[in-house]
Amino acid sequence: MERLFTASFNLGLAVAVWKEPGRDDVSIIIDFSETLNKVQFNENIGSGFLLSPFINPDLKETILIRPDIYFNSSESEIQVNNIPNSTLADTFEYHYNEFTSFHQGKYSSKNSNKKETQEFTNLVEKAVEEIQKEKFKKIVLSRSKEKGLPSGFNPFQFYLQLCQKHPLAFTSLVSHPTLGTWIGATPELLVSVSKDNIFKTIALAATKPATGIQKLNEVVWTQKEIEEQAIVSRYIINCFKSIRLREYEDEGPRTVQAGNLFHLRTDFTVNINEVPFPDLLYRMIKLLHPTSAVCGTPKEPAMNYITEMEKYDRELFTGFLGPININNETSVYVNIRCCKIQSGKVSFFAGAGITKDSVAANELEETNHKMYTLESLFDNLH
Ligand SMILES: C=C(O[C@@H]1C=C(C(=O)O)C=C[C@H]1O)C(=O)O
Repeated sequence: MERLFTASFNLGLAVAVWKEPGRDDVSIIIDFSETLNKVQFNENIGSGFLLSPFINPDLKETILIRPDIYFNSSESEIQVNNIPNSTLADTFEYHYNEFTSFHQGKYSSKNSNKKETQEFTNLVEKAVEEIQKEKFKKIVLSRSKEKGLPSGFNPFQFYLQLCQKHPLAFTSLVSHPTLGTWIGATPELLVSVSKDNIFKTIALAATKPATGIQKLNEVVWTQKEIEEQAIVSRYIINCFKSIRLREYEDEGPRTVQAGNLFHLRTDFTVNINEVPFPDLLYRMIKLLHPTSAVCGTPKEPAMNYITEMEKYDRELFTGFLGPININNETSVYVNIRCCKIQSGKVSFFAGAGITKDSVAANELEETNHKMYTLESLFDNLH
């Protein structure tokens, strides 16, 4: 699989590698088309690996990596669904056989960027004032920080380490000619539909560092954290209500662990066989994205505030990604706990839900903890 990934990466093809939570098998999809594959987001989308940036009005910016090549590590055969033109086929084969190593760079483990963290703190303070003036109920603000890449950094080997470290996350390594290379281990499901037509989504919010040995049922949450997560649950219920779907089941909130952090999570399920919405998956992605776990409530003003006030473009961070209609299953995740690799540098991203009771220094610390999910693995490469 490393050879398949590396050949695609070196040729600048769109490629996605992923592993589902709790499973051992890893899948890869390679798309031979040399253009951006923006898709009409509806039930005729076909199969592949979905990619969406955070800012995606009417989902018109959604990209599908098509399975010209599909391989799952539990099978022996590579599925070739579409043979590229002969020049591309030859160069692909050459790169596949002549495995080359990765770019060189310098890793700096120091990251005392005072200006960037100060800007984030100021931003949170301003947002709290806006919330107290009742402009929003909740807004998720984020930051990004860069470091140099370690020399000889190999994304695929790094990805395998990430899978080992986070067996219960959805891990992915995606490289796209225009969107760059992204690696992540997210705990946040956006939507899934299983083979037997069970739809699922979750409300994930509130964060605590998982230090010391603490049993999940002994974690104590404050009123602020309970309310912050309840806002996300209510947002999901309102999405169901807006299409008059009442036949959902919910379970939670309960404490879950994601790497070095605890969160509160409520699970929602719908048996699609029992409701008049065969296209529930598509409807719900349109309604849910971006959820108030990564954007805010009410959605439009929160979105506008984020695009105006955050000092950088989130790109794929807090967008969504995952396999759609592969082996009759779909699982699309929110792209958090991720990093972007580009020209000798790595960028880390993290956000925190701000409510009227937020304290800026605590929210900054929370984003540091979240970045640590990926950053700690880079620090350990030395
Ligand atoms: C935005 C992130 O995480 C989201 C925000 C959370 C929070 O505000 O407590 C918790 C989980 C995620 O829904 C992130 O990891 O960057």
